[in-house]
Amino acid sequence: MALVTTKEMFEKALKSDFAVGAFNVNNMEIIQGIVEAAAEEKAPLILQVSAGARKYAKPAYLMKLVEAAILDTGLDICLHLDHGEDFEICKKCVDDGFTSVMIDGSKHPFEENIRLTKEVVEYAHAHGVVVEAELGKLAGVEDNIKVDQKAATYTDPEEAAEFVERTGVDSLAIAIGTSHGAYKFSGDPSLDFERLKKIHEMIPNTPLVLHGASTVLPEFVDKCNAYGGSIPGAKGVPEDMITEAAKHGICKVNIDTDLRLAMTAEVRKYLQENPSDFDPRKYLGPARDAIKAMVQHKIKNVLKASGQR
Ligand SMILES: O=C(CO)COP(=O)(O)O
Ligand SMILES: O=C[C@H](O)COP(=O)(O)O
Ligand SMILES: [Zn+2]
Ligand SMILES: [Zn+2]
Repeated sequence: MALVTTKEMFEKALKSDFAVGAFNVNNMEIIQGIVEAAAEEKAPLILQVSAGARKYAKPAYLMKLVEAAILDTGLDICLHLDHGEDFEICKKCVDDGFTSVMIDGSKHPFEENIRLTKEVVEYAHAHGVVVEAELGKLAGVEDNIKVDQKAATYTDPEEAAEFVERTGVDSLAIAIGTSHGAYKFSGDPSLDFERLKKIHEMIPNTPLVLHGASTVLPEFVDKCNAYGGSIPGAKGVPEDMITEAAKHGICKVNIDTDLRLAMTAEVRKYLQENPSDFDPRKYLGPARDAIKAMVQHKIKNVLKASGQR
């Protein structure tokens, strides 16, 4: 039981049809819910921390909470920085003991993305830490993307090959139609599987990463709305598309929104049904259980990662 890199889990995932879940963490209950699910499912696990999470919970707390999770469950866990925007934050996380960092240079021109990624790879590798980079831009719901626009925002397979070759990055996040948050599609959901297959063909030994992979299950949106929420028209990536993507080189699947919805729905329900309670454990306990159930469902039914530890 230790903090581990993604090396072994990705090698295994690349060879078979499952993907490793990478779940965003912000506090103790979220961490506990996730690790308990992964432990019961005997699944490989990545806990990821965004810059926002780092600011909210503070680096020292997050580090100690993850260490406690390892101690309590006996799991091997990869601790990953999600969407690091510059060299400095990546360096800080490497120095703090993270085992994986993402440098997200996707907003920069190709050459600048390469330069930035190389700089992080050099530092991280010298410290035994693996690096994820991003090429292509995740589109939002309002982009009713036409084919030529797709070419501009989605990951170009040839560029992906050149990018990996020149940066020496360990894994690559790609854009094939997913986006962050609860509003991913205005019409019917669709992902560019042809593009994914082409990318996987060009760089078969590079584990690919799917950001914005929450499904936004109607059950949880409805539950939020039924208990005072207002999240109309939310829509995510159908679960069978995630399972399919895992068969074509996607080794890491990022999930945050689905955890937020599960937790919020449970807290809303509890507080509305129990208006006189004011002990935070009363609603954070069920919220933690809701996170656990959601993660267990993802690992088992969507990522097919049960027993792959
Ligand atoms: O990609 C993510 C984190 O990097 C999370 O995506 P979702 O918003 O779909 O959960
Ligand atoms: O990709 C982003 C993750 O969902 C984290 O979101 P955040 O920046 O609000 O913590
Ligand atoms: Zn990005
Ligand atoms: Zn992301």
